[in-house]
Amino acid sequence: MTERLSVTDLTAGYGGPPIIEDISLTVEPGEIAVILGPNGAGKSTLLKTIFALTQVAAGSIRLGAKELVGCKTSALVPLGVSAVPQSKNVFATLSVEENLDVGTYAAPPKDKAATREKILALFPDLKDKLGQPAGELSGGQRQMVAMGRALMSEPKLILLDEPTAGLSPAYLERIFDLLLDIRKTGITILMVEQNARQALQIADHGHILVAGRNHVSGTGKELLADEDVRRLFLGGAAA
Ligand SMILES: Nc1ncnc2c1ncn2[C@@H]1O[C@H](COP(=O)(O)OP(=O)(O)OP(=O)(O)O)[C@@H](O)[C@H]1O
Repeated sequence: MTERLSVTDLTAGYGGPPIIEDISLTVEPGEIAVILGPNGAGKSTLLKTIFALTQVAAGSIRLGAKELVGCKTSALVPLGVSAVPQSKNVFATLSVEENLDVGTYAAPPKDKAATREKILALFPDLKDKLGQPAGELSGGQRQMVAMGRALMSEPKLILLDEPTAGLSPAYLERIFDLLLDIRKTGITILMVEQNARQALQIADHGHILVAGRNHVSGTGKELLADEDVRRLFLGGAAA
């Protein structure tokens, strides 16, 4: 059972001046929402704030009826929130299987073997690599391990920071397809992505941040069709 994510008037930072200010957005259950914007706009800070890794000065973050502001990260995982950071997101010396196991520590699934089977069905590339150190895999495969680990706690909401960063075009397509497969399982996805045009093609909604504030929001289709959005954020005319 997934629940709506509601961020309301959220202001947060790292102890100095706020990095994000008065951010509001909602992500409906089972949707893919993408956060876009220029470098330094505060996109990663917003994800980190939802995952309780910054200092909140004002506002609220709700998953369903539950207020998340004030919860520690370790308490968020059992509440159904999981996250994949942008870099260093696998334990390089641990095997793929051990990496997946790490995802169960904060919120053990009811049936770990069954959950792992479901995840390996999503990421069949990992099936014959379970015993291999994650550090020996390709960038795309490592991203799959990181996503698989985040899914092992059976989250309602998964936060992904640039899941296609540094990947080849072929892997980029694979990761976007995988996000659609994950969405089909009912999990809500909120992600930051640099490949803005492709992300909007699979996203239900997009939110563009500029200088830490909401700039424009809309459905993926609306943002792709908006001339100003295309010119300023998508590198010009439609492909
Ligand atoms: N741990 C930190 N401590 C202090 N300031 C930080 C920290 N992390 C990020 N910042 C600052 O917050 C601002 C926003 O950074 P953030 O990484 O959220 O932007 P972004 O939109 O994700 O950028 P990019 O697209 O380049 O990844 C930047 O000015 C950055 O220097």
